[in-house]
Amino acid sequence: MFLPRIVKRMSPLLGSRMSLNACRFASTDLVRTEVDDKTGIAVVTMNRKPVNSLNLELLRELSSALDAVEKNKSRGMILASSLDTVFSAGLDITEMYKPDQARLKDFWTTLQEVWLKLFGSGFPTAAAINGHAPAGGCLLAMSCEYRVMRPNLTIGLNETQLGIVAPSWFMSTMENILPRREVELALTLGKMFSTEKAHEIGLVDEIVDTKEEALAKCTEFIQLFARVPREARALTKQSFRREALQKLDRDQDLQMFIYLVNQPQVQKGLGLYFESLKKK
Ligand SMILES: CCCCC/C=C\C/C=C\CC/C=C/CC(=O)SCCNC(=O)CCNC(=O)[C@H](O)C(C)(C)COP(=O)(O)OP(=O)(O)OC[C@H]1O[C@@H](n2cnc3c(N)ncnc32)[C@H](O)[C@@H]1OP(=O)(O)O
Repeated sequence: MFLPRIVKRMSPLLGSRMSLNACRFASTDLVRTEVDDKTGIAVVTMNRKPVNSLNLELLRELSSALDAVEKNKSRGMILASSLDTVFSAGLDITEMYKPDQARLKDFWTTLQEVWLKLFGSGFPTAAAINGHAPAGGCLLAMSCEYRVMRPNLTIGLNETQLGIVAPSWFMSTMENILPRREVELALTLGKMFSTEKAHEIGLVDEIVDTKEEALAKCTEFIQLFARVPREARALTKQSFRREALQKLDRDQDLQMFIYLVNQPQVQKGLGLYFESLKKK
């Protein structure tokens, strides 16, 4: 459950530029939200060790954080990770392997909700990709309008490599950034791009050395819109994204997901993959 702890104070504990400004904090264990009072930009930081795999609880808290950013009328939102080398490992395999059926339904519905809120948000969004971003992690980053990434990491939709299929709205999200042919190739290969390759093809907008620089670049991007009327910007962004958003038939997508995940060969594949991750 989202229980925001909101305090207003000067924070000598925070590093970099954030420390200069009064910040409001709305935090839970899994997601920390800090609004810089000077810029009005919210930094939403995922904090689920060891790899920010997206389980039901993390997704619920992300969903609540997005609601809070919307409600607070923040100038924009930066999505980041508290971990040193992982942005998000994507969906938590344990939610899909030998699942409790009621929870599985809740899990997928909440993922849809997070995507609808993030991809469809009116406020400007940017991802500070300070670690690897496979599959669902890549989806979150791609749902933002701008991506800044540290070097020597990986990002991509690797689902086919695991013997599963990325839902069509994952594909549409990548198609919002890259040419259709490039997307088809990336998805059929289950391609994980290096930071450098992702930058070359336009999946990532900038490469920087540190998380602090990534946050600063994301801030600069969001500040580009400072003088653009908020509503006009929001409606323009949402018009561009409407087709992808409307294409998601939530009920049908949920039924398909439940059916596919419960197939014995998919369960077997997920089990083997999970074991291979553990043995690594
Ligand atoms: C015809 C057939 C049709 C079939 C269609 C089927 C279904 C279609 C329906 C739905 C599609 C579902 C879409 C899914 C999208 C996804 O997001 S799936 C998840 C994909 N994610 C990955 O492949 C990433 C896997 N992880 C990694 O590559 C690495 O962990 C990392 C992120 C690069 C980090 O590496 P690092 O070395 O730092 O950490 P470790 O690998 O040592 O991991 C530490 C710890 O964390 C556990 N773990 C890692 N990833 C996950 C995860 N995604 N879920 C759960 N747990 C994870 C790992 O097992 C380690 O655990 P420990 O050994 O217990 O410490």
